[in-house]
Amino acid sequence: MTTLHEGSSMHAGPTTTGDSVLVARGLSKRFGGFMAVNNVDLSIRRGSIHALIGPNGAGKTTCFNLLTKTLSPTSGTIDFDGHDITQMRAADVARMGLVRSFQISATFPHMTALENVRVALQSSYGSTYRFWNSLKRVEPLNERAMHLLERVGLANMAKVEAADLSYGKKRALEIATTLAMEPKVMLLDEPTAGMGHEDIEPITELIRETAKGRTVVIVEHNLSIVATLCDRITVLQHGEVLTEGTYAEVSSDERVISAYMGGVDED
Ligand SMILES: Nc1ncnc2c1ncn2[C@@H]1O[C@H](COP(=O)(O)OP(=O)(O)OP(=O)(O)O)[C@@H](O)[C@H]1O
Repeated sequence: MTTLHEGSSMHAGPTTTGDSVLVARGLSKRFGGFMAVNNVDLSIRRGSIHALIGPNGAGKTTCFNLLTKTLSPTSGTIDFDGHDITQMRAADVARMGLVRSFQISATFPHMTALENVRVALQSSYGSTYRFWNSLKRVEPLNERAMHLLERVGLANMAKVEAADLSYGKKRALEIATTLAMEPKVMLLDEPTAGMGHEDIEPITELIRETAKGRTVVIVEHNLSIVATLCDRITVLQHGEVLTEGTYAEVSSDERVISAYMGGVDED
């Protein structure tokens, strides 16, 4: 199990522009009588890799689902790139550039890696009819899809069916399909979950590489990945923000240590 003190940030620290691309104010989600997310303020700096961490049941996934518009908040607002997106649909904010990975996932196991990325590209253009268009029109999409496969290290597997890819390569393919949407902000929900040790490093490297020129928000249980990858970390507990800072700051915070110690028994 990873401890809070493993790893160290390879980034210089938070970006200093103060320019936030994604801002949540007073975000809350009630399930029945239970507040899973309670009055959360979040400010994601443009160009940063920002993690949401916290012990089991802290509200990370609920918060993530609110940010990606998979869930509607009970109260609060979300601004993306200067627009109030609180009432918008996930598909519309995805077209604006707020994209969750696996939103358009490799859910076509019997299509090749290339075909999967091509479908994602077609969706990102918002016109499914192109799917049935002539081969001539599909050709530029193939080139773009190949380029994306190259970026995630799958160029030599373009013709392999998604079902036949290893778990780590499937995740890489999912990142390629996400990149097809040209996200300004890419949100990744536990990208290394269920991965063997051998896949974790390449996927971490891939996230670092694809984060260049964009913002990444990540929910991740593996704290050594958070330590090496993330500029900024928000720690949630009982649906509320416990603290926020660099990994060095949050990992030395007594409240965070005790929140995690409390969480160990729940595992
Ligand atoms: N649809 C739902 N209905 C009722 N309660 C829910 C629902 N979704 C989440 N919860 C509750 O909200 C709380 C926060 O859950 P959430 O999944 O957001 O936490 P988490 O930090 O992602 O946890 P984990 O690390 O275990 O994945 C939990 O107590 C959970 O049981």
